Amino acid sequence: MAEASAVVLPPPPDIVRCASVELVVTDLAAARRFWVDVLGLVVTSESDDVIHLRTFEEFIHHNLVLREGPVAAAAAISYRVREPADLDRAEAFFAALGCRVERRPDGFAEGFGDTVRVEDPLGFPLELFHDAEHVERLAWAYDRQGTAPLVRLDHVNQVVPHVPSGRTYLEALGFRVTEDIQDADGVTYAAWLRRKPTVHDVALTGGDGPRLHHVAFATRESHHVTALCDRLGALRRSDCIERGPGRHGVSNAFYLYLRDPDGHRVEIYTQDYWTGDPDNPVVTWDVHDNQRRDWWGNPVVPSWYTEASPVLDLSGSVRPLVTRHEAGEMDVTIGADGFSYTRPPGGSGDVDGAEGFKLGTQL
Ligand SMILES: O=C1C=CC(S(=O)(=O)O)=CC1(O)O
Ligand SMILES: [Fe+2]
Repeated sequence: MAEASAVVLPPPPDIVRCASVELVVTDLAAARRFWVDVLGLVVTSESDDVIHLRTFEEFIHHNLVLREGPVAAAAAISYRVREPADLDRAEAFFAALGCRVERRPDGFAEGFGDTVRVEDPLGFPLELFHDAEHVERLAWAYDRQGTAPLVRLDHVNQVVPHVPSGRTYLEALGFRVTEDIQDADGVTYAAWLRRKPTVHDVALTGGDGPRLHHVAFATRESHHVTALCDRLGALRRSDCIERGPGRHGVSNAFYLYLRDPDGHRVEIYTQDYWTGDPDNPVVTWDVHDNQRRDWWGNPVVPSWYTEASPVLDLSGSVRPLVTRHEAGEMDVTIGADGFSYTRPPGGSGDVDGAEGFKLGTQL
């Protein structure tokens, strides 16, 4: 497979947004109880082995496919493109990169039309589509919206061994970086890239990959996130809370991370910011800034750095992992952020110039 920076590429498809994810789950009934009964996603259609779900502001057929299978994994990450001709562009673009490309005029999933599926340069099962069945948009159906209405799919987060080469490929595909995490030696630990005018459609987290770190659904307000935590407590399902609730440094969003019965991670996310101006400034965080991942300085639990879902190739086999050779974020911040600074060294901290470290016993 060619490096995106090493070949002259044809014009990329015009990607509008990240629109759907297909997850393989080992117990469809248990997954339904989590994604529908607890989180409140709307069932567009369901059968014995597959459920198509959507969010309340969505008008195309689905934002999430749960398909029962033997191994929990991510089977597709789907982006909507602007026009049908973008599928021809997608075929040519990924063929020029030497990727495995398949196209189905009737789609790979119910409710989507002509679709191109690719084993992309990062090893992820990428799906590009335009035509999609329109279904009822339930944005005003407040009588059906529960504790924390999930209103749209916001982004995916992908674990990759080398973030800079992932950034180069995605920039060739038309994405733009909005934020990243680096160290003084220029190692990049994570990056956030967008097509839609918010912080990201896709984030790259450095680690052994390809793996899907999470899919994120947006809710409207931060109080919906805390209300979901209260609901999980009442349901005695607080064990599915992995990280948060909290306020991110990167993205400035309010967040909560949950794990579904198969361990697939989902983020409930709200209130990031506009990035649609052509001169939107990139925000770069120091990996030792303890407020980068949680603005209040709360530590990141180790499993958030180490665990993620495997991904499938176009034949349905689990992709083998490529090892990350650069430093790992959890390593360089000594455990789960317990010893990074809150005030930059020699910075303008308002407390006797001290760098500021967490007190007490940290994770
Ligand atoms: O969506 C996100 C926004 C910010 C962060 S971070 O933990 O603040 O870096 C993680 C995240 O990628 O899930
Ligand atoms: Fe996220």
